Amino acid sequence: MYNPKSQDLDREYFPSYHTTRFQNEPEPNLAVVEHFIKVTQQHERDLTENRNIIVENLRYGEGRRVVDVFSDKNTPVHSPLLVFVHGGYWQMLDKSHSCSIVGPLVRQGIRVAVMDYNLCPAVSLEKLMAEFVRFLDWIFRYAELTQVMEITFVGHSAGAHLLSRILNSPEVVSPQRSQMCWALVFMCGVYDLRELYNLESVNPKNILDIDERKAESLSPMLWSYTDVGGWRSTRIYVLVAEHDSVTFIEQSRRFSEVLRNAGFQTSFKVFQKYDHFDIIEETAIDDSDISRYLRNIRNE
Ligand SMILES: N[C@@H](CC(=O)c1ccccc1NC=O)C(=O)O
Repeated sequence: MYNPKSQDLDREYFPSYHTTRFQNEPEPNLAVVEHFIKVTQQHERDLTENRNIIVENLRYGEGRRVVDVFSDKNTPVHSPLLVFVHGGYWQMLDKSHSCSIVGPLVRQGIRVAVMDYNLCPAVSLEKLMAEFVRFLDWIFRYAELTQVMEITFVGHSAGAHLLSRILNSPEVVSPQRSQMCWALVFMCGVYDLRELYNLESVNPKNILDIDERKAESLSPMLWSYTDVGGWRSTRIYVLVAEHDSVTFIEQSRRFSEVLRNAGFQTSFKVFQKYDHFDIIEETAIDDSDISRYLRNIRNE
């Protein structure tokens, strides 16, 4: 139990119930998600309508497996690359909700990749994770071909869960490749699926296709991390929002402890004032707390 005081796991695992915004709306939880979708899609439109922005539309596999890479004419050839993995409980959202983070970073000379992935139930969560490993192989190859010298990965919510696979994929992430990783940023993620997999709210009709055994094997909190050596120079940031549920905050805290105990250079931070959604929305604003934090990661 991540929140022993809670009687209502569905609530603990539904981030929208924990916002403190939209309290005048009849259903603040619906309003916050609706707002998130609207704002993030507007960020995508702002970006694609901006004539200074250059977009490469790339494909790493069949179906929804596409990547957009953003830069502008001032982006240095050997610029760092930041890769963003969106959330949505592995069953919703796409790259059109993933562009908030792009503008401020491109203005800093960073190339930014936002990726789509096949969603459940078109694929099982197990298959989705396997496809994510193929994506990692693809993006490292892209970096090698384009002579990117360093990569930072950022995952939000279910995207942070997917991203954790990078720490446990020696078949594609060689020590050389892990040394290219400047930082890994895990935002508001879930790392232990044992409580959520049989919640109808999170996993309706078992669209994730998981049972108890898979819930364990797909939980990064429970993995043993043996190939830590190549990650010595990578900084790992586990972030969560103040207005996430106690369960989400505790999952992040405990995941950061698991990683630190395994030998990774890990820090943990609860971002004050933010909820699960505006922590992403505000990545679009150059001088927001979250944008400044992400910028500092680069400059440290
Ligand atoms: N239906 C969920 C939505 C949700 O979980 C979510 C929405 C946007 C981005 C991330 C999310 N959660 C985890 O991946 C909720 O109302 O909290």
